[in-house]
Amino acid sequence: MSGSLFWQRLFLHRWQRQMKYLTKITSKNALNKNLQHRHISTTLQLLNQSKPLQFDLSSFPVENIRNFCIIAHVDHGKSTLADRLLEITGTIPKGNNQQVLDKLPVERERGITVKAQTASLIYRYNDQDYLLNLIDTPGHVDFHYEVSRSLAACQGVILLVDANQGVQAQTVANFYLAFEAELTIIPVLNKIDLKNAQVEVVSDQIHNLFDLDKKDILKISAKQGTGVEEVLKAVIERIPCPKFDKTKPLRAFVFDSWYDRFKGVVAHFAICDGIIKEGDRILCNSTKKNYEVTEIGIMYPDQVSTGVLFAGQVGYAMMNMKNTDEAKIGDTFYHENQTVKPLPGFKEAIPMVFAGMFPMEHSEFLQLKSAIEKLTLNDRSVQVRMDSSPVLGQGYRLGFLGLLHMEVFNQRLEQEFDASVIITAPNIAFKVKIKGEKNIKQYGSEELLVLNPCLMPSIDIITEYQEPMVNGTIISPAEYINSITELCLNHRGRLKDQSYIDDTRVLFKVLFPLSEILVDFFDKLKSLSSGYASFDYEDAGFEITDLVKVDFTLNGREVEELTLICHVSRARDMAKRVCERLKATIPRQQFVIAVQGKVNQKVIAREDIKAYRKDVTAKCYGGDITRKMKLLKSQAEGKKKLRMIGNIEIPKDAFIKILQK
Ligand SMILES: Nc1nc2c(ncn2[C@@H]2O[C@H](COP(=O)(O)OP(=O)(O)OP(=O)(O)O)[C@@H](O)[C@H]2O)c(=O)[nH]1
Repeated sequence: MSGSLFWQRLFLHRWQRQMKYLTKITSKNALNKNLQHRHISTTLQLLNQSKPLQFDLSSFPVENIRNFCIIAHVDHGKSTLADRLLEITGTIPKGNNQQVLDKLPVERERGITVKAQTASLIYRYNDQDYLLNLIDTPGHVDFHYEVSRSLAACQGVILLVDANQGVQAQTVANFYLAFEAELTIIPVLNKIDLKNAQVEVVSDQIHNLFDLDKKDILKISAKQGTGVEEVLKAVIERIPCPKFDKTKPLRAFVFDSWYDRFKGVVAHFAICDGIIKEGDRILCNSTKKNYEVTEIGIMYPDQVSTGVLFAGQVGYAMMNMKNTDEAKIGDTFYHENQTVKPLPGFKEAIPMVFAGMFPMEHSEFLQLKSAIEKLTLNDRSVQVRMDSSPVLGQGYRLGFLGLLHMEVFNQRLEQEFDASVIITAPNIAFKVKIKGEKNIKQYGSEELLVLNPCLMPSIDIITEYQEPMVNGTIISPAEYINSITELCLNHRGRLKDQSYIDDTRVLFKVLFPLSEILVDFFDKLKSLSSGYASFDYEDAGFEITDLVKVDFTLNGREVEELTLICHVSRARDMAKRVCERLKATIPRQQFVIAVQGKVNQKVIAREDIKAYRKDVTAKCYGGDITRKMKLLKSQAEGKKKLRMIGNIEIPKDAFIKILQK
């Protein structure tokens, strides 16, 4: 396709977008119906006349391609900057306040990015056209796997820092991810429009902490668009082009994939070498299955078919894959009849929190299975194992990177796949060492990873307990040093390092047991520092410790879903809390129920649920048989929702409430 035809079509595409956008806006304006009608008909005319959009990607040699991510702490403005970049390059119309790349309903509702999203931009600079592939990444620690995955498809990053808040814990974590991946880092100070912006102070922090030159720091307001054009120029000037070769055999790296309910599996490819076209037959390295490429294109920012992708480019492909196991993130695809060295895949994510996930009704298990398979295709950081429970039936035990990750996964299951589930109380994994040849043979190894507390071996054969540890980073104003130190000690933290990153802010490095920071540590930290402290953590392996298993019984019968493992110093408090919750959620019955928390059969917490005698016929005045039948019927309905633990009836939803966090 000639250069002028390419620009003609690109212009037409942008005009279509502008008109679609205007249609959306005007359709909201009920007062201006004439105008609305005129816009819609013009747009429709235009759409009817238009030929399908075509980009000629061969007009972008590898030297004119840049692949980069935006990384930052939560809320420092990544998605807002991405919007401005899309606007400046004409990919979307100006005046958008939508955070276009936050596409999932859960992202819109919560106002956070949970999934890295790609968009291709075309930008003219120094009389040349550049293809810029941008990845907007999440900021929250629970989604850091998305960041590390995205970095694999890039040669550089924009490290965005809020000029008001300064460097925060996730800024540090994200910097090191990019630094270790040897990517070019462009430091950018955002929100300089705010009246409390401290441009000089934060520039010093960036220089002191990351050894980045102050003169290389760009100053922008993503919200107002100030300085954003400079960011595009810096991307072109500072980030190297990908070092790939289109004359070599194809190597297409899957760095993301998702399930589209109409089109099946869609893979996101970074083309490392060679050329891939529609109609090509390609082979998956891990399964050795082959496929015909039915559609291929770029995200502009939605799918736009291009028919071909060249080395160094990033885009999507469809291959009539129906099975969610077939486009695994980290896999390599290549042309049939060719042998290439597959690209190194991703490191497996290390789950921090485990929880059981069960269907609301036993009959809905297959539906849940299909939903979990489809969603984990898009979120490879979730670890999936089968599980079953006497109370909740067949289900799964899933491993997540944190509690927010668990909540978001649950919400995505509901919103994107119509699956409502019961989640059990989250727990973390422990390790134990056992003794005795027979026992080791039975369990398969001397060291065991315990993901489900009720599967913990008997203490008689355990010789050592280990708990997971994390390296925590806290950044806070210096005035909170004492209270933060106290908080860390109360959470069994061990201070490893403490240093000033400028005159007023301190960085703490603290080693914590994971169990201590999971639930309310961050809330406490925020509240004692009036919201100014930030916290990030990463896996630090296991450490020998002293653990106990706490069992719960109702009139002597064990409720195994409630079994928990905790540090010996926490056992009494935890047992008390669960007993109180049981008391609050189980309705009174015709006999007293003793709720007990036990360690090694020794009771450490107890609550009693008093007896309550219900006279069913008391309400049936004068022996009115129809009323009595109605009441019995409603009781029978109620009974369906009951679970029996021994002779104790527990309403299913009450049980769920106890299990939930
Ligand atoms: N005043 C001002 N506000 C900004 C600027 N950039 C972003 N914001 C605001 O900061 C908030 C967070 O912006 P986002 O773009 O959602 O931040 P994010 O880094 O993508 O957030 P996560 O993806 O959840 O980590 C929003 O309310 C934005 O409107 C800016 O330059 N100036």
